[in-house]
Amino acid sequence: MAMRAMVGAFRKRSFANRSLSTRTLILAEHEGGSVKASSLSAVEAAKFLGEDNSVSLLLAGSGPSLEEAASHAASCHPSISQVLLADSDKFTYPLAEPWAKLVHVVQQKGRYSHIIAGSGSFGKNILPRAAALLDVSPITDVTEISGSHLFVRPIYAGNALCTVRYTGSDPCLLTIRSTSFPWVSITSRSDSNAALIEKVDLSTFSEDDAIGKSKYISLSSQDTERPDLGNARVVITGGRALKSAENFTMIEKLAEKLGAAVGATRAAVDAGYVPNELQVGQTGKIVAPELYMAFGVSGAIQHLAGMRDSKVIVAVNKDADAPIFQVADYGIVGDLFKVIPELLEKLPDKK
Ligand SMILES: Cc1cc2nc3c(=O)[nH]c(=O)nc-3n(C[C@H](O)[C@H](O)[C@H](O)COP(=O)(O)OP(=O)(O)OC[C@H]3O[C@@H](n4cnc5c(N)ncnc54)[C@H](O)[C@@H]3O)c2cc1C
Repeated sequence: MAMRAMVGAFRKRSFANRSLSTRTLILAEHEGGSVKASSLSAVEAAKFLGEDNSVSLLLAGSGPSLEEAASHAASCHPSISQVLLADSDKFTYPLAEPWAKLVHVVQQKGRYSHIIAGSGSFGKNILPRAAALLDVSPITDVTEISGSHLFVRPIYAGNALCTVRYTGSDPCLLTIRSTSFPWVSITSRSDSNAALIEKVDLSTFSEDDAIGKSKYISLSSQDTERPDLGNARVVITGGRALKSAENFTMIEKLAEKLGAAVGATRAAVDAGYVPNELQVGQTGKIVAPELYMAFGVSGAIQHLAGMRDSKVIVAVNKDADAPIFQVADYGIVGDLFKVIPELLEKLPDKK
């Protein structure tokens, strides 16, 4: 009995140490000539895979904005050793099917031990397809990396944390929650110290590989100067209690004064007060700002799943028993239609 236990323990230890040297590929998203912060969070996450870890960043697209994003990638983060550039009009739009095939092509040559993407819609769209092509099982929504093959991820809408040991073959595919691996912009690397930029050989990538079931129609995005909801330091959220899109502008005015991003509950989105991209929660965006203010939000578990990691939570609700008060650091039991105008009056305008 004792002997068996010892063998088990020995096996466990040797398994945990099985990959001291790792090679990581980051699937990166870019916009306006810069790599997105969520992709740089994936680079941050890669640091936890092991001390001897080389990081390559894969960028795809076409035209001058790709070139600009490549130079940004090469100089913005000290951990990136190589930037791989897939330059083709097949990647002008980040469609999942050609991207997944690209990952397959790059993996054939690079033999990476890990492939990581942020767990936004870009990563969630591509990674499962790439995993199917590579015949491995992806691990999604990772919030902690305890070793090269040991990860923590939330389950039951964030009410429990599950530790997962990856026992499959390489590569190990992960999506990471960028709020758990924040990237803080640092001084750029000098030109002489920049990462190498290498073009991906797409000769084996056929026309058929670029064709999938999805096709690009158009892009509509909010033309706003407000910070991005996923990375904002302050988020002001409104719930169903706002009652109309017109009333919801109170939340927007408050956000403007505080230089904050606007969030909403699913009930507010479903009622048509604000667009879907502002939804915070299990089926919306995951946020972890320094300050989260919730107005007329009941605090359903699906909503808490998207904001409970916020540093300071302030809730305003007229029901003293609303579940949001269980996670709030500061609470006001009151009518938001009185509290918000008062806040708007007392807060100075943003300069
Ligand atoms: C599979 C699934 C996924 C989901 N995903 C999400 C998700 O990602 N995000 C999400 O938010 N929800 C999600 N939901 C929905 C979730 O369960 C709740 O229905 C939703 O969060 C409730 O939104 P709410 O708090 O705005 O509305 P309500 O639950 O109706 O709460 C309104 C609150 O406003 C208070 N109130 C009313 N009037 C005032 C006033 N004048 N002043 C102050 N307070 C007032 C009330 O006391 C109440 O607490 C999901 C549900 C399911 C089943």
